[in-house]
Amino acid sequence: MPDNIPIVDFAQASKLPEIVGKDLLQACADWGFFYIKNHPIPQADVEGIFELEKRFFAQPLEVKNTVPYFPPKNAGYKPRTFAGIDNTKSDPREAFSINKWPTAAHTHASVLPPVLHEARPQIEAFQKKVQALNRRLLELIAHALGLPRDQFTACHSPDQENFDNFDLMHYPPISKTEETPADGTVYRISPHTDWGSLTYLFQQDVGGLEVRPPKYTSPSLSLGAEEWIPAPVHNTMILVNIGDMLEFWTAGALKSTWHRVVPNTRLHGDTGGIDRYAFAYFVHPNRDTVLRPIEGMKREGWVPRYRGIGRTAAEHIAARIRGEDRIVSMQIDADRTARTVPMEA
Ligand SMILES: O=C(O)CCC(=O)C(=O)O
Ligand SMILES: [Fe+2]
Repeated sequence: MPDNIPIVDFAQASKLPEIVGKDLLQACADWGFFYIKNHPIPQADVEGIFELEKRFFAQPLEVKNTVPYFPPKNAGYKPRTFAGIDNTKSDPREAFSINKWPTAAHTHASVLPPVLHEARPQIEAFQKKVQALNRRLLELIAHALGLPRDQFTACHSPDQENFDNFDLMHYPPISKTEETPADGTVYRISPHTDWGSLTYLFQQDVGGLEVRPPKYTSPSLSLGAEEWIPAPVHNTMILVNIGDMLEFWTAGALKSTWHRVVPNTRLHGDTGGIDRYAFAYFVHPNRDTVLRPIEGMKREGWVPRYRGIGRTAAEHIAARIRGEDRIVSMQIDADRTARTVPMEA
């Protein structure tokens, strides 16, 4: 198993799908995280979204908050003061979550704050490009698993409303003092696994994301005893990770890996903190998709983290938005309990 998050070259995905599928499967099984290089999303489009989110977040709080976070849709603006799901602390970041627009009617109907409102065509085009790439990845992974090619795409219909989320994220600079409060370390996002099927993360220049290496096989965390490895920034690559639902369907053959974002002075030196911008497209299945391991998938030794089995994706997401249903108790060293209570994001 490689020591670092694998890089999968997508250039040959059409000509040599078997090879690329095998590489993807290996990366999903070993790490649950991988970069894709030579992917089909033009770099100018990626940079366009970074430019858009920088303009959006530069606005006054009251402007951004004209469309506040609305839990039933898991969408809207979450200010920096937004309480984490555990309700004990907030992660020092702001984000705007946009639901999937399956039809032109959804695109027009969605209520957006200034700057994003005018950028609807750009956002819609970008969503569609990620969705198209996602369909190719889901087919390649299904085939590499020995399943019908449409095993996963059949329950990821582009024309249905679901919990897909396009998240714009801003991690404002935090001072050295804020970064190391007397009672412990803060995270920019506390350790969590992603809720859906797959996540496509776009980073630019500034890092901070860390991944829990796969050698730690326990489904729960022991923070003091584990090392986390930084996920380096590759501006032209997409960082993809497996979410809980793909882990459910494959009974753990594909890993939904723990990750977190740490303050960036740890990675970029004592600069007093730098703004970090990132954005991600969180892919979810259709709402009525049942979470149950697919016939024949490996089950041995797999411990699901959440009580999702047998429920629909919609029921499962509703429970996670409410912060319920963790099965595995968190084994956090006593000295860190007060500082960081892991949350789901
Ligand atoms: O900002 C990042 O690098 C990761 C964000 C993340 O893990 C999340 O929003 O679920
Ligand atoms: Fe995440």
